[in-house]
Amino acid sequence: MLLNNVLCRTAATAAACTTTLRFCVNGNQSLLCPRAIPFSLPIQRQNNLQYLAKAFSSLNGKMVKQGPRPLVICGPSGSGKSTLLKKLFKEFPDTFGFSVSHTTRKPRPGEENGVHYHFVSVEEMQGAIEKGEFIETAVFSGNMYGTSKKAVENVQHQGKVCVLDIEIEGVKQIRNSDRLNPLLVFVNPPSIEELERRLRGRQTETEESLQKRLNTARKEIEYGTEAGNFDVVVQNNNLKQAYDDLRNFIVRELETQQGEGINVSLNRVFDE
Ligand SMILES: Nc1nc2c(ncn2[C@@H]2O[C@H](COP(=O)(O)OP(=O)(O)O)[C@@H](O)[C@H]2O)c(=O)[nH]1
Ligand SMILES: Nc1ncnc2c1ncn2[C@@H]1O[C@H](COP(=O)(O)OP(=O)(O)O)[C@@H](O)[C@H]1O
Repeated sequence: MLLNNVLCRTAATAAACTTTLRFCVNGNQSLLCPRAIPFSLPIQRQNNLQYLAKAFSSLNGKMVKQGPRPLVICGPSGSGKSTLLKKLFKEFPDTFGFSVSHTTRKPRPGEENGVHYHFVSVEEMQGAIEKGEFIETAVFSGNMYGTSKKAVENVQHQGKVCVLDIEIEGVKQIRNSDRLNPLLVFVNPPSIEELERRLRGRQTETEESLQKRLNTARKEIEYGTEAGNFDVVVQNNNLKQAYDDLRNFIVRELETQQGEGINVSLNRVFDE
């Protein structure tokens, strides 16, 4: 509706159109213009009627569904998902956005509400599930987890690759729906023994939760390494090698998407 208004106004003056565009960029960006921020600078600089009309018609055709494919990263607790993602976000600060899940587990020291998770009560989580707010949910090690539609939309509206760090049951739900069409990465630990060493070394788990995680890990590794279940299996024996493998896979995929006309930043910050 608003887009049509904007296009109609291209018949009016460039100044009037620029005003409308600014309103869209600043005031209604999440609804209408997922790529409004990258467009805003050249458009405002040029203040050019023709350019504005072109920018809007291409936005019109491409909105939301043409964003980069989300990235799902899955693997047993302690396999190295957070460690690898931290490196990825650091090297590509403009590319990725994290889908902040809901969970009923308690925060660990250093974890922030709304950043690492939305920490909620069981009642709140059940209420949100009943209202249909989630794309997928699962129970893991006695706690509930879920990806809300809003968490994914928040990232997609910025034109970034939405990264979901989720366990196997959630992955199955997403694979069975046509909703996200994500790239699927499985992070595989060298062995259960090494996984246990790493989890103990992290010092975040009680003995009980550690045992639950190790029990689940066996089934996860079986599913994760079965041919066809994931697009790539990143073997995390050596962190540097695992990161290189992950980065190379993702860069290759995103370059392919760029070749298909998807607008996604691959700006890199090199470690000194
Ligand atoms: N299905 C699903 N799994 C999630 C979600 N958020 C986190 N998880 C998974 O839940 C598991 C436990 O996560 P967490 O308690 O943070 O422990 P950690 O992975 O050992 O750091 C991990 O396998 C996460 O990938 C979610 O929204 N949905
Ligand atoms: N290749 C590796 N070699 C040794 N330790 C690792 C490696 N990858 C990750 N770790 C360590 O293992 C622990 C678990 O990693 P983490 O990223 O928290 O796993 P996840 O997010 O999958 O639960 C952390 O203490 C991390 O520093």
